[in-house]
Amino acid sequence: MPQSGIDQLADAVLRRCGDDPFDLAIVLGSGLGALAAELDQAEEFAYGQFPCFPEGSVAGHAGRLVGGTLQGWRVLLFQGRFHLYQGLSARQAALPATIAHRLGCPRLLLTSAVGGIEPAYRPGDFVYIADHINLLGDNPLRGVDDNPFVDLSALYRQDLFSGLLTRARALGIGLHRGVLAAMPGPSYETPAEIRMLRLLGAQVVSMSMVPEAILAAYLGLEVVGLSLVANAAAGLASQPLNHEEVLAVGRRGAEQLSALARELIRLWQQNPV
Ligand SMILES: O=P(O)(O)O[C@@H]1C[C@H](O)[C@@H](CO)O1
Ligand code: HPA
Repeated sequence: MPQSGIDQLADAVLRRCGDDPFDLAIVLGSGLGALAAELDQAEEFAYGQFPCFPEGSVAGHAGRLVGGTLQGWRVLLFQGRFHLYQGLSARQAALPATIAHRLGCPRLLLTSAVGGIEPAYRPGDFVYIADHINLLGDNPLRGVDDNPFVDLSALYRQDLFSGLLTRARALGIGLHRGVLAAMPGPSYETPAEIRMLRLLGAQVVSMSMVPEAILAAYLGLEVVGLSLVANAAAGLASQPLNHEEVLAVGRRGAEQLSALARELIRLWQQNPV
C-alpha cells in the first residue's frame, strides 16, 4: 500500500525506537489524547515534520505519533486521526493503519468519540464496537488492484469483550457493545438521520474509525474498536451538539480509557490468535 513519505517516517521511528516490530498501534479519538502520557520510553514524532501526513488538524487531536512501551508491549500511538470531512479520501483517512502495518504492528486499537443513539448509553459510557455500517460514501480499498474483496464478517475482534466488561464493572465504568454507523460529517446528524440510523441497527454514530478498520482488515491486522459516548445523538440531546462538549467529555473519560486500554492489552496478551 504505497503512500509517499511513509518510508521516511518509518526510518525515523525505527532509528529512535529500535527496530523490533511493534505489538500494537492505537489511534486516539477526539479529546482522548491523554493515554500518550502513559507510554514509557516515549519518542514523539510531530505529524507536521513528515510529508506522508495530510496537512491540517482537528481540535482535540495533537498531531503526533508516539512510540513507546505500555505494559511490556511496544506501542505506536497516533495522537490525532484523519477524517473525510477534512477533504480527504477514505484511503487517506486510513493512514494510521497503513503506517501501523509498515512498522510491523499485528494489532490495531481504534478509539473515538461517538454520539449515543441508544438512549441507555449515557455520555461518559464506553462502547466496544461489535460491527459497523459504512455510510461514508467511500472505502479505503477503492482503487486497490490486489485482491480488494476482503471479508469483513469478523472485522472487530469480539472475544476480548467479556473480560473487559468484568474489569469495567469492577471499576464502575459503563461499557456496552454496539454497532457503529459512520457518517461523513462534519455537521452533526439531523434527528431524522438519527432515527434512520436507529432503524438500521446502529447504537452509536461517528465520523471516523471505519476507514482505518477496513484497511487494517485488508492488511491482516486484528482490530478492536472502543468508543466513548461523548453526547446523546441529535434529537436525543437536551442541548445543541458541539465539538467543545465532545472534547470535554473526552478529557473526563481519558483516565477510564487508560484503565480499559491496559486491561485490553492484558487480555490480548493472554489470548493470542
Ligand atoms: O476523531 P473522532 O472520531 O473521535 O472525533 C469525533 C468525530 C468528529 O471528529 C468530532 C465531532 O465532535 O468528534
Ligand atoms: N455524531 C457523529 N460523530 C460524533 C458525534 C455525533 O453525535 N459525537 C462525537 N462524534
